[in-house]
Amino acid sequence: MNSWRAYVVWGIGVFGYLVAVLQRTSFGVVGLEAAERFHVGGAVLSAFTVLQLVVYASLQIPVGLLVDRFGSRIMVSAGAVFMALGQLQIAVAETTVTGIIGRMLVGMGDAMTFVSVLRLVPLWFDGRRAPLMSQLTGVIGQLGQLVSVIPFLALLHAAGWSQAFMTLAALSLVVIVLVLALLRNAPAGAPAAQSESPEGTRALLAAAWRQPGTRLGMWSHFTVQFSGNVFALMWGFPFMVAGQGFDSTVAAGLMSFFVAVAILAGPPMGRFVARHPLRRSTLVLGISTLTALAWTAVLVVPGRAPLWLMAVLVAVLALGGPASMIGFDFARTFNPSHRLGTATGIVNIGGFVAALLTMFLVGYLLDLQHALGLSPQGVYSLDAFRVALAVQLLVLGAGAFALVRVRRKVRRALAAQNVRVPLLRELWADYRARRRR
Ligand SMILES: NCCCC[C@H](N)C(=O)NCC(=O)O
Repeated sequence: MNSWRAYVVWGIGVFGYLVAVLQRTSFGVVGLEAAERFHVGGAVLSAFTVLQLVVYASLQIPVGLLVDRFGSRIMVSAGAVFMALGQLQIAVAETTVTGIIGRMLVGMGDAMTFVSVLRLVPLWFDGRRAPLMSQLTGVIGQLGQLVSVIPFLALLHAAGWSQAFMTLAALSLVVIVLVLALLRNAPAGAPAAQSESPEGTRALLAAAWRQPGTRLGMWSHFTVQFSGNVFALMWGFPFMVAGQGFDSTVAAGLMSFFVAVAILAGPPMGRFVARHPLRRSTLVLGISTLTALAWTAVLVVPGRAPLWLMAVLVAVLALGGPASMIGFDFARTFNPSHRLGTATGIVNIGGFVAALLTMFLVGYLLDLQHALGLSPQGVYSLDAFRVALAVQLLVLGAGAFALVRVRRKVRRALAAQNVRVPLLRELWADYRARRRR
Protein backbone atom coordinates (compact mmCIF):
# COMPACT_ATOMS: atom_id res chain seq x y z
CA MET A 1 0.00 0.00 0.00
CA ASN A 2 1.13 3.56 -0.84
CA SER A 3 4.48 2.19 -2.20
CA TRP A 4 6.46 3.71 -5.09
CA ARG A 5 5.07 0.85 -7.19
CA ALA A 6 1.55 2.01 -6.31
CA TYR A 7 2.36 5.48 -7.65
CA VAL A 8 3.79 4.01 -10.89
CA VAL A 9 0.71 1.83 -11.47
CA TRP A 10 -1.65 4.69 -10.64
CA GLY A 11 0.41 7.12 -12.77
CA ILE A 12 0.09 4.86 -15.83
CA GLY A 13 -3.64 4.48 -15.21
CA VAL A 14 -4.09 8.24 -14.84
CA PHE A 15 -2.11 8.83 -18.03
CA GLY A 16 -4.53 6.43 -19.76
CA TYR A 17 -7.46 8.43 -18.35
CA LEU A 18 -5.94 11.76 -19.40
CA VAL A 19 -5.58 10.41 -22.95
CA ALA A 20 -9.21 9.19 -22.80
CA VAL A 21 -10.39 12.69 -21.81
CA LEU A 22 -8.31 14.08 -24.68
CA GLN A 23 -9.98 11.65 -27.11
CA ARG A 24 -13.43 12.45 -25.64
CA THR A 25 -13.07 16.22 -25.98
CA SER A 26 -11.05 16.32 -29.23
CA PHE A 27 -14.12 16.53 -31.47
CA GLY A 28 -15.73 19.37 -29.51
CA VAL A 29 -12.85 21.75 -30.25
CA VAL A 30 -12.92 21.17 -34.03
CA GLY A 31 -16.62 21.94 -34.55
CA LEU A 32 -16.12 24.36 -37.44
CA GLU A 33 -13.71 22.06 -39.30
CA ALA A 34 -16.03 19.09 -38.69
CA ALA A 35 -19.06 20.99 -40.03
CA GLU A 36 -17.09 21.75 -43.19
CA ARG A 37 -15.68 18.24 -43.60
CA PHE A 38 -18.99 16.44 -43.11
CA HIS A 39 -21.14 19.20 -44.68
CA VAL A 40 -23.49 19.34 -41.67
CA GLY A 41 -25.14 21.98 -39.46
CA GLY A 42 -25.28 22.34 -35.68
CA ALA A 43 -28.00 19.76 -35.01
CA VAL A 44 -26.22 16.89 -36.81
CA LEU A 45 -22.92 17.97 -35.36
CA SER A 46 -24.29 17.75 -31.83
CA ALA A 47 -25.41 14.17 -32.66
CA PHE A 48 -21.72 13.19 -32.83
CA THR A 49 -21.26 14.21 -29.18
CA VAL A 50 -24.64 13.08 -27.90
CA LEU A 51 -24.28 9.58 -29.39
CA GLN A 52 -20.77 9.30 -28.06
CA LEU A 53 -22.05 10.15 -24.56
CA VAL A 54 -25.03 7.78 -24.91
CA VAL A 55 -22.61 4.94 -25.69
CA TYR A 56 -20.42 6.03 -22.78
CA ALA A 57 -23.29 6.10 -20.26
CA SER A 58 -24.95 2.89 -21.44
CA LEU A 59 -21.70 0.93 -21.06
CA GLN A 60 -21.02 1.90 -17.46
CA ILE A 61 -22.65 -1.13 -15.83
CA PRO A 62 -21.26 -3.74 -18.26
CA VAL A 63 -17.84 -2.13 -17.88
CA GLY A 64 -18.13 -2.15 -14.09
CA LEU A 65 -18.98 -5.86 -14.14
CA LEU A 66 -16.16 -6.62 -16.58
CA VAL A 67 -13.56 -4.74 -14.57
CA ASP A 68 -14.56 -6.66 -11.45
CA ARG A 69 -14.10 -9.87 -13.41
CA PHE A 70 -11.00 -9.16 -15.49
CA GLY A 71 -9.27 -6.32 -13.66
CA SER A 72 -8.12 -2.86 -14.73
CA ARG A 73 -5.16 -3.88 -16.90
CA ILE A 74 -7.22 -5.60 -19.59
CA MET A 75 -9.99 -3.03 -19.48
CA VAL A 76 -7.78 0.08 -19.77
CA SER A 77 -5.86 -1.48 -22.68
CA ALA A 78 -9.07 -2.64 -24.41
CA GLY A 79 -10.45 0.90 -23.98
CA ALA A 80 -7.34 2.34 -25.60
CA VAL A 81 -7.72 -0.11 -28.52
CA PHE A 82 -11.30 1.07 -29.16
CA MET A 83 -10.31 4.73 -28.90
CA ALA A 84 -7.39 4.22 -31.33
CA LEU A 85 -9.74 2.50 -33.81
CA GLY A 86 -12.34 5.26 -33.38
CA GLN A 87 -9.85 8.06 -34.00
CA LEU A 88 -8.41 6.24 -37.05
CA GLN A 89 -11.94 5.98 -38.37
CA ILE A 90 -12.48 9.74 -37.80
CA ALA A 91 -9.15 10.47 -39.50
CA VAL A 92 -10.34 8.90 -42.75
CA ALA A 93 -14.13 9.40 -42.48
CA GLU A 94 -15.77 11.70 -45.00
CA THR A 95 -19.45 10.97 -44.41
CA THR A 96 -21.60 11.67 -41.37
CA VAL A 97 -22.35 8.01 -40.73
CA THR A 98 -18.72 6.88 -40.78
CA GLY A 99 -17.78 9.87 -38.62
CA ILE A 100 -20.45 9.07 -36.05
CA ILE A 101 -19.33 5.43 -35.95
CA GLY A 102 -15.83 6.69 -35.18
CA ARG A 103 -17.13 8.82 -32.31
CA MET A 104 -19.15 5.91 -30.96
CA LEU A 105 -16.01 3.75 -30.91
CA VAL A 106 -14.27 6.52 -28.99
CA GLY A 107 -17.21 6.64 -26.53
CA MET A 108 -16.92 2.88 -26.08
CA GLY A 109 -13.21 2.98 -25.28
CA ASP A 110 -13.64 6.04 -23.08
CA ALA A 111 -16.36 4.23 -21.10
CA MET A 112 -13.88 1.48 -20.21
CA THR A 113 -11.21 3.77 -18.84
CA PHE A 114 -12.30 5.87 -15.84
CA VAL A 115 -14.06 3.13 -13.86
CA SER A 116 -11.09 0.80 -14.42
CA VAL A 117 -8.51 3.38 -13.37
CA LEU A 118 -10.50 4.37 -10.28
CA ARG A 119 -10.67 0.74 -9.25
CA LEU A 120 -6.89 0.73 -8.83
CA VAL A 121 -7.00 3.35 -6.05
CA PRO A 122 -8.33 1.31 -3.08
CA LEU A 123 -6.27 -1.69 -4.13
CA TRP A 124 -2.98 0.24 -4.13
CA PHE A 125 -3.61 2.95 -1.50
CA ASP A 126 -4.89 2.81 2.07
CA GLY A 127 -8.17 4.33 3.23
CA ARG A 128 -6.63 7.62 4.39
CA ARG A 129 -4.87 8.28 1.08
CA ALA A 130 -7.58 6.95 -1.23
CA PRO A 131 -9.91 10.03 -1.27
CA LEU A 132 -7.04 12.32 -2.25
CA MET A 133 -5.79 9.88 -4.92
CA SER A 134 -9.33 9.61 -6.36
CA GLN A 135 -9.57 13.40 -6.55
CA LEU A 136 -6.14 13.61 -8.18
CA THR A 137 -7.26 10.99 -10.73
CA GLY A 138 -10.18 13.25 -11.71
CA VAL A 139 -8.10 16.43 -11.66
CA ILE A 140 -5.16 15.14 -13.71
CA GLY A 141 -7.51 13.44 -16.17
CA GLN A 142 -9.23 16.77 -16.87
CA LEU A 143 -5.93 18.14 -18.17
CA GLY A 144 -6.70 16.05 -21.27
CA GLN A 145 -9.27 18.71 -22.11
CA LEU A 146 -6.56 21.38 -22.10
CA VAL A 147 -4.45 19.21 -24.41
CA SER A 148 -7.42 19.16 -26.81
CA VAL A 149 -7.89 22.90 -26.69
CA ILE A 150 -4.26 23.93 -27.15
CA PRO A 151 -1.76 21.47 -28.74
CA PHE A 152 -4.31 19.30 -30.53
CA LEU A 153 -6.05 22.27 -32.14
CA ALA A 154 -2.67 23.74 -33.14
CA LEU A 155 -1.69 20.39 -34.69
CA LEU A 156 -4.95 20.24 -36.61
CA HIS A 157 -4.39 23.70 -38.03
CA ALA A 158 -0.77 22.94 -38.92
CA ALA A 159 -1.00 19.36 -40.22
CA GLY A 160 -4.64 18.90 -41.20
CA TRP A 161 -7.56 16.74 -40.10
CA SER A 162 -6.26 13.23 -40.88
CA GLN A 163 -2.77 13.73 -39.43
CA ALA A 164 -4.18 15.24 -36.24
CA PHE A 165 -6.61 12.38 -35.58
CA MET A 166 -3.99 9.77 -36.50
CA THR A 167 -1.71 11.32 -33.88
CA LEU A 168 -4.46 10.87 -31.30
CA ALA A 169 -4.79 7.22 -32.34
CA ALA A 170 -1.01 6.81 -31.91
CA LEU A 171 -1.26 8.25 -28.37
CA SER A 172 -3.71 5.51 -27.45
CA LEU A 173 -1.20 2.96 -28.78
CA VAL A 174 1.38 4.40 -26.36
CA VAL A 175 -1.17 3.88 -23.57
CA ILE A 176 -1.63 0.23 -24.59
CA VAL A 177 2.12 -0.42 -24.47
CA LEU A 178 2.58 1.31 -21.09
CA VAL A 179 -0.41 -0.42 -19.52
CA LEU A 180 0.62 -3.88 -20.68
CA ALA A 181 4.19 -3.29 -19.55
CA LEU A 182 3.69 -1.61 -16.18
CA LEU A 183 0.12 -1.65 -14.90
CA ARG A 184 -0.83 -4.44 -12.47
CA ASN A 185 -4.36 -4.93 -11.15
CA ALA A 186 -3.40 -5.21 -7.49
CA PRO A 187 -0.31 -5.65 -5.28
CA ALA A 188 0.96 -9.23 -5.01
CA GLY A 189 -1.20 -11.21 -2.62
CA ALA A 190 -4.27 -8.92 -2.77
CA PRO A 191 -7.57 -10.35 -4.01
CA ALA A 192 -7.64 -9.08 -7.60
CA ALA A 193 -10.74 -9.99 -9.52
CA GLN A 194 -14.17 -11.52 -9.34
CA SER A 195 -12.85 -14.99 -10.08
CA GLU A 196 -12.23 -14.99 -6.33
CA SER A 197 -15.66 -13.63 -5.49
CA PRO A 198 -18.48 -15.94 -4.50
CA GLU A 199 -21.05 -13.88 -6.41
CA GLY A 200 -22.09 -14.36 -10.04
CA THR A 201 -22.58 -11.45 -12.40
CA ARG A 202 -26.27 -10.92 -11.71
CA ALA A 203 -25.83 -11.27 -7.97
CA LEU A 204 -22.90 -8.87 -8.08
CA LEU A 205 -24.98 -6.23 -9.84
CA ALA A 206 -27.94 -6.78 -7.52
CA ALA A 207 -25.73 -6.58 -4.43
CA ALA A 208 -24.07 -3.37 -5.63
CA TRP A 209 -27.47 -1.79 -6.37
CA ARG A 210 -29.10 -2.94 -3.13
CA GLN A 211 -26.34 -1.29 -1.13
CA PRO A 212 -27.83 2.16 -0.30
CA GLY A 213 -24.32 3.63 -0.20
CA THR A 214 -23.96 2.90 -3.94
CA ARG A 215 -27.25 4.69 -4.66
CA LEU A 216 -26.19 7.57 -2.44
CA GLY A 217 -23.10 7.82 -4.65
CA MET A 218 -25.20 7.66 -7.83
CA TRP A 219 -27.57 10.43 -6.72
CA SER A 220 -24.66 12.55 -5.51
CA HIS A 221 -23.03 12.19 -8.92
CA PHE A 222 -26.37 12.86 -10.63
CA THR A 223 -27.10 16.03 -8.64
CA VAL A 224 -23.76 17.76 -8.53
CA GLN A 225 -22.08 17.00 -11.84
CA PHE A 226 -24.64 17.48 -14.63
CA SER A 227 -24.95 21.27 -14.67
CA GLY A 228 -21.22 21.76 -15.27
CA ASN A 229 -21.28 19.12 -18.02
CA VAL A 230 -24.26 20.73 -19.73
CA PHE A 231 -22.47 24.06 -19.60
CA ALA A 232 -19.01 22.88 -20.69
CA LEU A 233 -20.05 20.32 -23.29
CA MET A 234 -23.03 21.94 -24.96
CA TRP A 235 -24.93 25.04 -23.87
CA GLY A 236 -22.35 27.23 -22.09
CA PHE A 237 -20.86 28.78 -25.21
CA PRO A 238 -24.16 29.51 -27.03
CA PHE A 239 -25.61 30.93 -23.80
CA MET A 240 -22.66 33.23 -23.15
CA VAL A 241 -22.14 34.39 -26.75
CA ALA A 242 -25.58 34.34 -28.40
CA GLY A 243 -27.70 34.78 -25.24
CA GLN A 244 -25.64 37.06 -23.00
CA GLY A 245 -23.78 38.80 -25.81
CA PHE A 246 -20.27 38.20 -24.48
CA ASP A 247 -17.42 38.30 -26.95
CA SER A 248 -16.28 34.77 -27.86
CA THR A 249 -12.79 35.43 -26.42
CA VAL A 250 -14.41 36.36 -23.08
CA ALA A 251 -16.50 33.17 -23.27
CA ALA A 252 -13.34 31.14 -24.00
CA GLY A 253 -11.66 32.83 -21.02
CA LEU A 254 -14.58 31.84 -18.77
CA MET A 255 -14.31 28.25 -20.02
CA SER A 256 -10.58 28.19 -19.15
CA PHE A 257 -11.50 29.63 -15.72
CA PHE A 258 -13.93 26.69 -15.37
CA VAL A 259 -11.12 24.17 -15.97
CA ALA A 260 -8.74 26.04 -13.61
CA VAL A 261 -11.28 26.11 -10.73
CA ALA A 262 -12.12 22.42 -11.23
CA ILE A 263 -8.43 21.52 -11.05
CA LEU A 264 -7.65 23.72 -8.04
CA ALA A 265 -10.70 22.59 -6.03
CA GLY A 266 -9.93 18.85 -6.33
CA PRO A 267 -7.13 18.37 -3.75
CA PRO A 268 -8.75 20.40 -0.91
CA MET A 269 -12.00 18.56 -1.50
CA GLY A 270 -10.15 15.22 -1.35
CA ARG A 271 -8.59 16.24 1.98
CA PHE A 272 -11.99 17.35 3.34
CA VAL A 273 -13.52 13.99 2.39
CA ALA A 274 -10.66 12.07 4.03
CA ARG A 275 -11.07 14.09 7.27
CA HIS A 276 -14.87 14.28 7.40
CA PRO A 277 -16.29 11.13 5.79
CA LEU A 278 -19.61 11.65 7.59
CA ARG A 279 -20.10 15.06 5.98
CA ARG A 280 -19.68 14.00 2.33
CA SER A 281 -23.34 14.23 1.33
CA THR A 282 -23.67 17.58 3.13
CA LEU A 283 -20.88 18.94 0.93
CA VAL A 284 -22.65 17.60 -2.17
CA LEU A 285 -25.94 19.21 -1.09
CA GLY A 286 -24.18 22.47 -0.25
CA ILE A 287 -22.59 22.71 -3.70
CA SER A 288 -25.89 21.74 -5.37
CA THR A 289 -27.63 24.55 -3.45
CA LEU A 290 -24.95 27.01 -4.55
CA THR A 291 -25.47 25.82 -8.14
CA ALA A 292 -29.21 26.46 -7.91
CA LEU A 293 -28.62 29.92 -6.37
CA ALA A 294 -26.00 30.91 -8.94
CA TRP A 295 -28.20 29.83 -11.88
CA THR A 296 -31.23 31.61 -10.39
CA ALA A 297 -29.25 34.83 -10.02
CA VAL A 298 -27.93 34.69 -13.60
CA LEU A 299 -31.33 33.82 -15.06
CA VAL A 300 -33.41 36.41 -13.20
CA VAL A 301 -31.07 39.40 -13.29
CA PRO A 302 -32.66 41.99 -15.60
CA GLY A 303 -30.83 42.40 -18.91
CA ARG A 304 -27.45 40.78 -19.42
CA ALA A 305 -25.65 39.30 -16.44
CA PRO A 306 -22.53 41.24 -15.39
CA LEU A 307 -19.22 39.52 -16.04
CA TRP A 308 -18.51 39.04 -12.32
CA LEU A 309 -21.82 37.17 -11.89
CA MET A 310 -21.05 34.90 -14.85
CA ALA A 311 -17.62 34.23 -13.31
CA VAL A 312 -19.30 33.27 -10.01
CA LEU A 313 -21.64 30.91 -11.87
CA VAL A 314 -18.73 29.35 -13.77
CA ALA A 315 -16.74 28.87 -10.54
CA VAL A 316 -19.70 27.20 -8.80
CA LEU A 317 -20.34 24.94 -11.80
CA ALA A 318 -16.67 23.97 -11.85
CA LEU A 319 -16.90 22.84 -8.20
CA GLY A 320 -19.42 20.21 -9.35
CA GLY A 321 -16.65 18.18 -11.08
CA PRO A 322 -14.50 17.49 -8.00
CA ALA A 323 -17.63 17.26 -5.82
CA SER A 324 -18.96 14.49 -8.06
CA MET A 325 -15.91 12.39 -7.13
CA ILE A 326 -17.56 12.10 -3.68
CA GLY A 327 -20.06 9.78 -5.40
CA PHE A 328 -17.23 7.34 -6.15
CA ASP A 329 -15.99 7.68 -2.59
CA PHE A 330 -19.39 6.41 -1.41
CA ALA A 331 -19.05 3.44 -3.79
CA ARG A 332 -15.58 2.71 -2.41
CA THR A 333 -16.45 2.89 1.27
CA PHE A 334 -19.76 1.00 1.12
CA ASN A 335 -18.73 -1.90 -1.15
CA PRO A 336 -16.20 -4.70 -0.83
CA SER A 337 -13.34 -4.51 -3.32
CA HIS A 338 -14.61 -7.41 -5.49
CA ARG A 339 -17.65 -5.38 -6.58
CA LEU A 340 -16.12 -1.94 -6.62
CA GLY A 341 -16.03 -1.68 -10.42
CA THR A 342 -19.73 -2.53 -10.63
CA ALA A 343 -20.65 0.00 -7.93
CA THR A 344 -18.44 2.67 -9.56
CA GLY A 345 -20.14 2.02 -12.92
CA ILE A 346 -23.57 2.53 -11.31
CA VAL A 347 -22.43 5.79 -9.70
CA ASN A 348 -20.93 7.06 -12.97
CA ILE A 349 -24.22 6.65 -14.81
CA GLY A 350 -25.88 9.25 -12.54
CA GLY A 351 -24.18 12.42 -13.74
CA PHE A 352 -24.05 11.44 -17.39
CA VAL A 353 -27.73 10.48 -17.59
CA ALA A 354 -28.67 13.76 -15.88
CA ALA A 355 -26.42 15.68 -18.29
CA LEU A 356 -27.83 14.00 -21.41
CA LEU A 357 -31.40 14.49 -20.22
CA THR A 358 -30.82 18.16 -19.45
CA MET A 359 -28.94 18.83 -22.72
CA PHE A 360 -31.92 17.42 -24.57
CA LEU A 361 -34.51 19.32 -22.48
CA VAL A 362 -32.72 22.65 -22.92
CA GLY A 363 -32.53 22.16 -26.73
CA TYR A 364 -36.15 21.03 -26.82
CA LEU A 365 -37.39 24.05 -24.82
CA LEU A 366 -35.41 26.46 -27.01
CA ASP A 367 -36.94 24.95 -30.17
CA LEU A 368 -40.44 24.80 -28.65
CA GLN A 369 -40.44 28.47 -27.66
CA HIS A 370 -39.31 29.38 -31.16
CA ALA A 371 -41.93 27.18 -32.81
CA LEU A 372 -44.65 28.76 -30.62
CA GLY A 373 -43.47 32.24 -31.57
CA LEU A 374 -42.37 32.97 -27.99
CA SER A 375 -38.81 33.89 -28.93
CA PRO A 376 -39.15 36.32 -31.84
CA GLN A 377 -35.55 37.56 -31.37
CA GLY A 378 -34.24 34.11 -32.35
CA VAL A 379 -33.89 30.56 -31.03
CA TYR A 380 -30.87 31.55 -28.95
CA SER A 381 -32.23 34.78 -27.48
CA LEU A 382 -31.56 35.61 -23.85
CA ASP A 383 -35.21 35.29 -22.81
CA ALA A 384 -35.51 31.88 -24.48
CA PHE A 385 -32.37 30.74 -22.64
CA ARG A 386 -33.80 31.98 -19.32
CA VAL A 387 -36.74 29.59 -19.64
CA ALA A 388 -34.83 26.68 -21.16
CA LEU A 389 -31.92 26.72 -18.70
CA ALA A 390 -34.28 27.03 -15.74
CA VAL A 391 -35.18 23.37 -16.32
CA GLN A 392 -31.91 22.59 -14.56
CA LEU A 393 -33.49 23.68 -11.28
CA LEU A 394 -36.03 20.87 -11.64
CA VAL A 395 -33.31 18.31 -12.34
CA LEU A 396 -31.29 19.62 -9.38
CA GLY A 397 -34.36 19.44 -7.13
CA ALA A 398 -35.21 15.89 -8.22
CA GLY A 399 -31.61 14.77 -7.63
CA ALA A 400 -31.42 16.41 -4.20
CA PHE A 401 -34.76 14.87 -3.18
CA ALA A 402 -33.60 11.36 -4.17
CA LEU A 403 -30.26 11.94 -2.46
CA VAL A 404 -31.83 12.97 0.85
CA ARG A 405 -34.19 9.97 0.75
CA VAL A 406 -31.45 7.43 0.18
CA ARG A 407 -29.22 9.20 2.72
CA ARG A 408 -31.81 8.43 5.39
CA LYS A 409 -31.51 4.73 4.54
CA VAL A 410 -27.72 4.91 4.70
CA ARG A 411 -27.86 6.65 8.07
CA ARG A 412 -30.26 4.05 9.44
CA ALA A 413 -27.86 1.31 8.32
CA LEU A 414 -24.96 3.18 9.95
CA ALA A 415 -26.95 3.61 13.16
CA ALA A 416 -27.48 -0.16 13.23
CA GLN A 417 -23.68 -0.43 13.32
CA ASN A 418 -23.55 2.16 16.14
CA VAL A 419 -22.29 4.93 13.87
CA ARG A 420 -24.34 8.05 14.46
CA VAL A 421 -23.94 11.03 12.15
CA PRO A 422 -24.05 14.15 14.37
CA LEU A 423 -26.43 16.89 13.24
CA LEU A 424 -24.81 20.06 11.94
CA ARG A 425 -26.36 22.03 14.81
CA GLU A 426 -24.77 19.60 17.33
CA LEU A 427 -21.41 20.03 15.64
CA TRP A 428 -21.79 23.78 15.77
CA ALA A 429 -22.67 23.72 19.48
CA ASP A 430 -19.73 21.43 20.13
CA TYR A 431 -17.40 23.74 18.20
CA ARG A 432 -18.58 26.79 20.15
CA ALA A 433 -18.23 24.97 23.47
CA ARG A 434 -14.66 23.97 22.57
CA ARG A 435 -13.85 27.55 21.60
CA ARG A 436 -15.22 28.86 24.90
CA ARG A 437 -13.05 26.37 26.81
N1 LIG B 1 -12.06 17.27 -11.47
C1 LIG B 1 -13.25 16.85 -12.04
C2 LIG B 1 -13.28 15.39 -12.28
C3 LIG B 1 -14.63 14.98 -12.67
C4 LIG B 1 -14.72 13.53 -13.00
C5 LIG B 1 -16.11 13.14 -13.07
N2 LIG B 1 -16.78 13.13 -11.83
C6 LIG B 1 -16.44 11.82 -13.72
O1 LIG B 1 -17.46 11.29 -13.45
N3 LIG B 1 -15.63 11.32 -14.59
C7 LIG B 1 -15.91 10.17 -15.36
C8 LIG B 1 -15.09 10.19 -16.59
O2 LIG B 1 -15.12 9.23 -17.37
O3 LIG B 1 -14.42 11.21 -16.82
